[in-house]
Formats: sequence, C-alpha cells, structure tokens
Amino acid sequence: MLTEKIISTASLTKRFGDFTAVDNISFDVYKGEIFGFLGANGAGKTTAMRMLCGLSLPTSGKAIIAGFDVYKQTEKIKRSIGYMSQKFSLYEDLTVRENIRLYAGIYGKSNRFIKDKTAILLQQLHLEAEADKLVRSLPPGWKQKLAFSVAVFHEPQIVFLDEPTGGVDPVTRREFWNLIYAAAATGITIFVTTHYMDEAEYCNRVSIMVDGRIDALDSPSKLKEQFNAASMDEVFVQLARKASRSAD
Ligand SMILES: Nc1ncnc2c1ncn2[C@@H]1O[C@H](COP(=O)(O)OP(=O)(O)OP(=O)(O)O)[C@@H](O)[C@H]1O
Repeated sequence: MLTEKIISTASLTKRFGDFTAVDNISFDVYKGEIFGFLGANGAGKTTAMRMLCGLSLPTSGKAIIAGFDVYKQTEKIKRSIGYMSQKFSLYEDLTVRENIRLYAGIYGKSNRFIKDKTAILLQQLHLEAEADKLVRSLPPGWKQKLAFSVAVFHEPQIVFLDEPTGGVDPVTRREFWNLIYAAAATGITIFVTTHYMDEAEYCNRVSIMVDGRIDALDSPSKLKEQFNAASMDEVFVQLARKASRSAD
C-alpha cells in the first residue's frame, strides 16, 4: 500500500560547532503514512524536523522532501508542506474565519477555493456558530483542531506536527487523532513528534532517536516484538535509558 517515498534522507547530519545534534540519520517515509518521530528531550527531533521543512540547512547528507532537495529547493518544500506545533498557533486576536483566510491566502489559494473549503471545514469541526468569534475565546482542544485544519487547508503533501497535542486531555487527543487519520486517508503524509506513547501506537511506523541517531524504526507491533516489550512506553524507556544526552 505504502510504496511512494515522500521523504527520503541519507546520512543527514547537523552540527552546531563541534556538537552533533543530528548524527547521520537515514530513513524513508511513504506517501499517506503516519510516521511518528520519537526521542527523549534533546535527542535532536526538532533539529531534524527543521531541516526536513527547509528551515535549516544540513551540515551534510541528503534529504529529498516531496521531490525537492533540502539544500536547493527550500521554497518549493515550504509550499508542499504544512506545519503545526504546540508553540506556533493561531492568531488569537483574529476570528476563526480570518485565521483560515490568512493562512490559505499565504499559500496563494483562490477566493473561491477558500470560501468553499472554509464552509466545509467549519461544518466538519462543528465551528459554524464560532466562525466570527475571536480564536482566544475557544477552548484549547478546539484551537488545536482548528490549527491542524489550517495547517492542511492548502492540501499539502506532508504535514509536520511538532508535539501537536501537548497539554490536552486524552479524550481531546483522541479526537485530534481522528482528524489525523482523516487527513492521512486523503493521501497527506503525517510526520508527528510526540511524547505520548499512546499516540505512538496510533502511527503506522515510529522512529526513536537517541543522542542524535535513529536507534529503532518500525511499526509499533514489530518494535514491541523486537524489544520484547508489552507497550511502546517500555520500548521507549529501554532506548531512552541508553541516552547520554539530556535536555538543557
Ligand atoms: N541552534 C543551536 N545551537 C546549538 N545547539 C543546539 C541548537 N539547536 C539545538 N541544539 C542542541 O541540539 C540538541 C537537540 O535539540 P533538539 O531541540 O533538536 O531536540 P529535541 O529532540 O527536539 O528535544 P525536545 O523534545 O526537548 O524538543 C540539544 O542538545 C540542543 O541543545
């Protein structure tokens, strides 16, 4: 089913001075896949993700994202992807509708596209009554769902999610994951970092970074088998225990 490579890296490396934040990582992600990118704090996930998004140049190695080279075609990469993080969020002082229009406009979508798709989106999210309210008035779970929907509004090939569900309750996280599945079913590739191991179980495949390297990469069921573990939490703990690096 998953055969077309949408992300391909080979020996991708990023050094800051003499510190190697991302150390020779090589992996592929397939179109339509939900790919979990795990690692303890400071393992190098954000640094790697920034390179994949065309926001930071690698020190060495290769990466092709949606057919584009991370050294030479960063603008094309940026137009082919969506991005959402816990920190980056919506404009609180704009309404729901204004936020959607703003982001869709940045990606050069036509007024007709924006209008039609906004109506569908508001209906799907049950946000019709809130469309002209300021985003700051929405509960956190709704904001996250809206932020995700905005990140995929322009129909990118890949969406990068950096700890998208931080700080929300398990029920809301589950609902958020329903949106992720729906997006993946339309062919959008999901690249997601998370610290929640129940979310790791929802991914097609998961990679686990330790000290800048990818130490394990497979489906959750195969990883559990490989590490003789009952849960992804156990797999993660076994690997994270080896880490010599910790967050600041
Ligand atoms: N601009 C920079 N200059 C120097 N060191 C950096 C820079 N950016 C990141 N690092 C270091 O690289 C390492 C990896 O950081 P990174 O933020 O990629 O980890 P992470 O896996 O995303 O962690 P977290 O889960 O805490 O976000 C850390 O030791 C960090 O201090």
